[in-house]
Amino acid sequence: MNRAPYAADPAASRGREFPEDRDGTRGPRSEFQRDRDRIIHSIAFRRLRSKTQVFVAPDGDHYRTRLTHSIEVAQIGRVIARELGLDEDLTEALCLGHDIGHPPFGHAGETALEEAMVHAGGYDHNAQGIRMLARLESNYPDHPGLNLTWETLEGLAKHNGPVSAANWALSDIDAAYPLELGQWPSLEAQVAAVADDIAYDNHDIDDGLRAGFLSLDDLMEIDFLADQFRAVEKRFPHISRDKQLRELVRSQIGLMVNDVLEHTRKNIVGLDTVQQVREAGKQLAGFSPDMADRERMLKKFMYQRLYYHPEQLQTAERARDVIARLFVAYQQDPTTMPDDWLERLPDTDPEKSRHIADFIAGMTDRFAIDQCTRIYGRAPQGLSNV
Ligand SMILES: Nc1nc2c(ncn2[C@H]2C[C@H](O)[C@@H](COP(=O)(O)OP(=O)(O)OP(=O)(O)O)O2)c(=O)[nH]1
Repeated sequence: MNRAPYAADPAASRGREFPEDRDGTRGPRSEFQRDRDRIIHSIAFRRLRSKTQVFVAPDGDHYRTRLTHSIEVAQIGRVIARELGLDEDLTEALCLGHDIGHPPFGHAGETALEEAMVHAGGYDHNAQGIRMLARLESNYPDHPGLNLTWETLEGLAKHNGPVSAANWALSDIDAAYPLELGQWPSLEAQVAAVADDIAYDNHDIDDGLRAGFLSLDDLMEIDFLADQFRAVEKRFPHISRDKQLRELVRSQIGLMVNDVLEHTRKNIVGLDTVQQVREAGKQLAGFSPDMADRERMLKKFMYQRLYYHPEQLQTAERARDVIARLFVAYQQDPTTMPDDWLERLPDTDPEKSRHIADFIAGMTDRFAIDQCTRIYGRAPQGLSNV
């Protein structure tokens, strides 16, 4: 690996929250490789396979789930990291771990948990991801969570930029292991954030077309997509429309990646250390202003046409109802929880509600529906495909 001076260096890691003594079992991996591998082997990561990205319980096998999305983010993140001389393993760990705190049913589930937790400290998926990885996952003999390095926790907490230290989930971990929450994170974390945008901006077009919620005519309303589609048609006049659309998505990913590389390279000229990255006081890795404008326009379009499509809103309403009803059921009759969760249930709020939110947030879509069906005696309407 050709490491740039501003890259995060696993040999200079600030270490792990809990000292580890595993003589003879360490092998050849760097600290960041080990973090990536711990995430891949975690239960929380495996559960992403049955968590909603955009479509709840889609009929086809080809739609993205949170798991396939995370893998696509990691692919894009690694390409950018390698080109910039950053640590690919740390970038990959952050890309693979960035969505682990999503509850069942994506944003609909998150809205329901935000509402349920309004008097108990709130809920957000980024903070929950840290909580899952640093506290709730319990597969190791000598520490809670995965005991990830400071750099990985920092990157997961702040990949979208500085966050408030008052945040309910981060304050606990930050108190034990300060993450410098008010500063920008490493370039590896900033790359993971922009790779997330590049991945979902484009794969959601692909899935929206697949679902029939978007059409070529819709896409042609966006000038830069129309320009690109005409270029694709010119290059590949004889292939099917379907293949031309796939090529459009592919070329759009390439354009965005190249834009990030060019813009970021300009921003990091003269930087010699990762500490300078953190102290720069601004985002360094990301889209150029032009591409950022286009990307905002694309997101606005996707909200109007796909994410808030009437069918999606109806499904989201049903999914929110499942999460809200589960929360009420566990509050009113905790014996409906499995024994291992019941045994650890605190008596009073806000800890009691937080424990219930932890349980629900870790569920897959399928498990949430099963639990709701078991507790209320019938399957929730319109979600039985899960
Ligand atoms: N169906 C549906 N999907 C949504 C909605 N809002 C966002 N999405 C989808 C679009 C993307 O595939 C994905 C983006 O949300 P994420 O939470 O993964 O990324 P975001 O950039 O909001 O936050 P993050 O960087 O992960 O902290 O979720 C919505 O209201 N309905």
